[in-house]
Amino acid sequence: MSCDNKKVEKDLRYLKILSTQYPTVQAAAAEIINLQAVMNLPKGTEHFMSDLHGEYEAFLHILNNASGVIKEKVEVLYKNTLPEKERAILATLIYYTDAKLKEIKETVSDLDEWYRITLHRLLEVCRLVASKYTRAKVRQALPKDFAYIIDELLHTNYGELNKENYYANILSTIIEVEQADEFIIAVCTTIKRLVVDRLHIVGDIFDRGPRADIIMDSLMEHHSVDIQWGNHDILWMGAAAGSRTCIANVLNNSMNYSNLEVIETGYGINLRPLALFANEVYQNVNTDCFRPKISDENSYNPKDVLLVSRMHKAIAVILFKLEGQIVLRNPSFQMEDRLLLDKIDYGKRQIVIGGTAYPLADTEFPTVDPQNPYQLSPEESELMSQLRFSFQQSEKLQRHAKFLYSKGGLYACCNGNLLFHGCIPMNMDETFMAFGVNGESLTGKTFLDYAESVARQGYYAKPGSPERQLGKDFLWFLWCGKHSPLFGREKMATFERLLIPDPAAWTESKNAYYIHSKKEEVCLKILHEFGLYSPHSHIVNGHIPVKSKDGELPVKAGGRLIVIDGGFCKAYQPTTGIAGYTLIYNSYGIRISSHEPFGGVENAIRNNKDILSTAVVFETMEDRIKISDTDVGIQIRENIEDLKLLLTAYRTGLIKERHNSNTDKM
Ligand SMILES: O=P(O)(O)OC[C@H]1O[C@](O)(COP(=O)(O)O)[C@@H](O)[C@@H]1O
Ligand SMILES: [Mn+2]
Repeated sequence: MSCDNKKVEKDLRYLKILSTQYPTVQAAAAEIINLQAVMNLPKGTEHFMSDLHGEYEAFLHILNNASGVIKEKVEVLYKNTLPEKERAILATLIYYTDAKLKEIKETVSDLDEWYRITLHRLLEVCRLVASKYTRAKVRQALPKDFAYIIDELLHTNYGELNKENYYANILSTIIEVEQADEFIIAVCTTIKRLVVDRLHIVGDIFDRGPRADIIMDSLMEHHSVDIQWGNHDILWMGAAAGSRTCIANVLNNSMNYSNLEVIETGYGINLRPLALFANEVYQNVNTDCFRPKISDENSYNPKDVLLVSRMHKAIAVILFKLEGQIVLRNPSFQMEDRLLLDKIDYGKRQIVIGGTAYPLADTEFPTVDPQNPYQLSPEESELMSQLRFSFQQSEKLQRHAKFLYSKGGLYACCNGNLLFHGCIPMNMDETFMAFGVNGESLTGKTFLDYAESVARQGYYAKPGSPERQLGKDFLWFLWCGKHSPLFGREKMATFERLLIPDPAAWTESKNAYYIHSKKEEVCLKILHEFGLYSPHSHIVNGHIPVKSKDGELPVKAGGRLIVIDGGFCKAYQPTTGIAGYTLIYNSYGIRISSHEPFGGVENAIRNNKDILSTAVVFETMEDRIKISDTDVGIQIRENIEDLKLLLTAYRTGLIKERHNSNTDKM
């Protein structure tokens, strides 16, 4: 059989399946018309955020206000007809509907009138944000209880006068039957749902800030999200997979910020075994180097600080041992320079790293056997077994890890842009850095694809198998490994920061990517590596805070590189000077917003405070971008081609139409 015939046969099988969905010429033709119409609609809005670092309140706020897009819609409609304050109240009502409703109801004198006016306004905003979607898509987005009525109010087109009466009637009935609050909530939810078509999280949801688990819960409810794993996310995925080294690292990070809440309340992981162990083994041991970083000394009881310091030291020592074990069993990671515990000179209280001797602030490690420094003591081993059990038993953590795997990856190509958290590892000569894998040398996209498959293996390979062990070790490598694409630095100086007072030892040299990616031609080379050639293609990164305080800009390389880690993380705000960048890519172009530090939900609600400081329009398209110009457009075009083939099959009789009365099975 010729190649062509085979193809026709293959197509025919597929077309027969397609014919079950479109059983008649009319059905197939109608779908072609629909799809063709969709192609001409404006591109949906994409919203990019990164480096959230557990700051759930600021995250939820920016998610609610869609980085200013909701306010923008309110402005479009009411800039000339409503005072500033009323516009801000309306916007806040959309962001925090429940709380704002409660507040307004306590103050307004004629509630029915307020309901009438507000419902009318909210429906106008909703109509505006719905206008770039098909009616079918809007219907899908509507909350179940009020779907029919909102659909009716958004789309009915009677003569002006009739419409006014019709409207007024529906609205007054809603108020009369005491459903106004529920209806307002439903419309506001719809606005927030429609205003952003796709959310991209460019990594680092976890660590430092208070409650990454709350962010994860909200992402799991989002209608359309993808995640590019950050080094902190992969660390938690490794912990969920049962890697003791990743677990020790997660706990070390949490103790460092005295952030026990996310572990205990968030994920229900019992820290009592660690506390008991620390209190026993480190009771008469100096733990000054392990004092947690706490922003408000007064809110902590000194006893708690002492306990957390002990727990921090206990887990950090375990971490250094376990990291040593990974380095020793994985020569391919080329991280022997991170074997530090065997380099401690206890007599001189110093350590030699890279040929330099550094005094140590602490050499009191009761569980370290200098002859066998990487071995856990039996008690440490028992403790790690208990902790691993808790991490693996945490239903919520496992749910979140699975979600990160299903919605995430090391990188994403979306509508011409390349999104990844850290870097594409490069050499000083601008070539892609090679990683040795089973005798082969992998670079660029090929390495990232390989790395992603091993990261999946760490969670999904059979427990106890060598594949699973390698996968778990590799998750740790991605977190902090030499030039890992997520980490992009030569080393992670956790040991040095904790134990060596000389800051010269803390330097974590960045991969050459961070020098070269400032050049447009290098960004183009990277984009081409991922098959992206559009003049409007960009790289979107997180990971390295943009020090806007020092005049650094988030847009680099002639506009080809956008770095949106502006510092949601409170601990880093003094360095960045702002509280984060976010990106909006809609049918008009790309816009970067910089945000002020978030002053809390209460302030946002009571004072109608947005934290949007500036919106920098960075790239405006000559023509409005349509769906036909996007990835979805490519898919739709393929669907249209398939449907046209189906039409031909019907017309030539290769496939028979099936009308209702025709019950023939395929
Ligand atoms: O400031 P902290 O929380 O002590 O963390 C410092 C560590 O975090 C890192 O910057 C990694 O975290 P990021 O991915 O957020 O940059 C390490 O390079 C560094 O050693
Ligand atoms: Mn990072």
